[in-house]
Amino acid sequence: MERPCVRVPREAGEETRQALAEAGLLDDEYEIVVEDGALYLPVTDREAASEGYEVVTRDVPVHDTQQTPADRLGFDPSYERLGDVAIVDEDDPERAREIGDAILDSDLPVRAVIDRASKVKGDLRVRDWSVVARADDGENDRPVTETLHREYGFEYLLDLSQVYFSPRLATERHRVTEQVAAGERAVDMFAGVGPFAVPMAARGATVVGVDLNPVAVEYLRENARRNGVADRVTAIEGDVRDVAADYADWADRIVMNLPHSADEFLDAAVTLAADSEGRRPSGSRPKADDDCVIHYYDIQHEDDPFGPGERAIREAAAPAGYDVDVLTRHVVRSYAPHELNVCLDVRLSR
Ligand SMILES: C[S@@+](CC[C@H](N)C(=O)[O-])C[C@H]1O[C@@H](n2cnc3c(N)ncnc32)[C@H](O)[C@@H]1O
Repeated sequence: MERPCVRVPREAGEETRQALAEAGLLDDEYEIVVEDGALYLPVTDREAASEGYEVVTRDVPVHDTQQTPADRLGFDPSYERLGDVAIVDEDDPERAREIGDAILDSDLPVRAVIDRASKVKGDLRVRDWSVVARADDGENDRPVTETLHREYGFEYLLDLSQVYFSPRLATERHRVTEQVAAGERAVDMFAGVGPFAVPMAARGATVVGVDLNPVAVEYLRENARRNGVADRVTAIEGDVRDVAADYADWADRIVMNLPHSADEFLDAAVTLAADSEGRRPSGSRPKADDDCVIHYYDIQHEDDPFGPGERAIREAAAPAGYDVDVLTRHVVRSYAPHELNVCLDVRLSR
């Protein structure tokens, strides 16, 4: 079957296989192929894999021993996996159920199949789901939408019906969190269940993660514990605009992953970096310097995806006397026709 595959020299095979598996990108329905000194590793997400690797399309055999959803359906259905939950996006409930049953009947380690029932909505960015197939009869206490997802070697427990989470941002989160150095102080202004906060803390940063959603904050605490970084993550429930003054003049790094409305939170970000009166939380050491790096996510038209964000950041930073250097202008993914999800990495300094 034709599948997107990462092509690497044979010597880099095992290292790449592990990295792709940790990122949740290895497609274990298909076999890895060796040919002419190269290894072809089937992947689940071409776009995410092409961030770090060469991706080609080629024929790869289905694992002999594995029964796949396509075996029963006669076509290859489109779905995503998050832990032991499979996610489909079907308009026709009959077709969704047929695909759901085929996924459960296959050899995939899937416990439930759910279908997107609404767009992501409201401040909490949560969507509705309908359950189209489930392996258990619902007698245990665990919500059918709760799952344990692995990403770059970390594990996240989360309930998709109560919190925002997108596995498609794994490579982007890795790009950002790899920049963190031990000893930094980082604020994740919209932390969700912790996929930025936990890896930043694992690199030795002291992290404050804020979220409006109380359920997400509970999962953030749980995920910090599960990944052994609870001592370096402070999880705070609330509107980050109300929390910012408590951490004024504190942050070396800030993540702003609320792409539709991040501009409304730039004043709070500048307060966290260094407010104009230079206040700091009592007992906290002064920053080594006045610099702060901000990772600012935005969704804009493809004609000028970075301009509006850059202008908004400069406008917010000027009253505090900051110069703004743009370190990276990065397209994360296309969001809708002619709209891009982008990230600006900027350094504020004065
Ligand atoms: C797009 S999600 C990002 C979550 C996380 N960073 C991730 O990558 O999975 C945005 C998060 O911001 C939270 N949020 C929205 N408005 C907020 C506010 N005013 N203060 C703090 N958090 C907020 C939502 O509850 C949601 O969890």
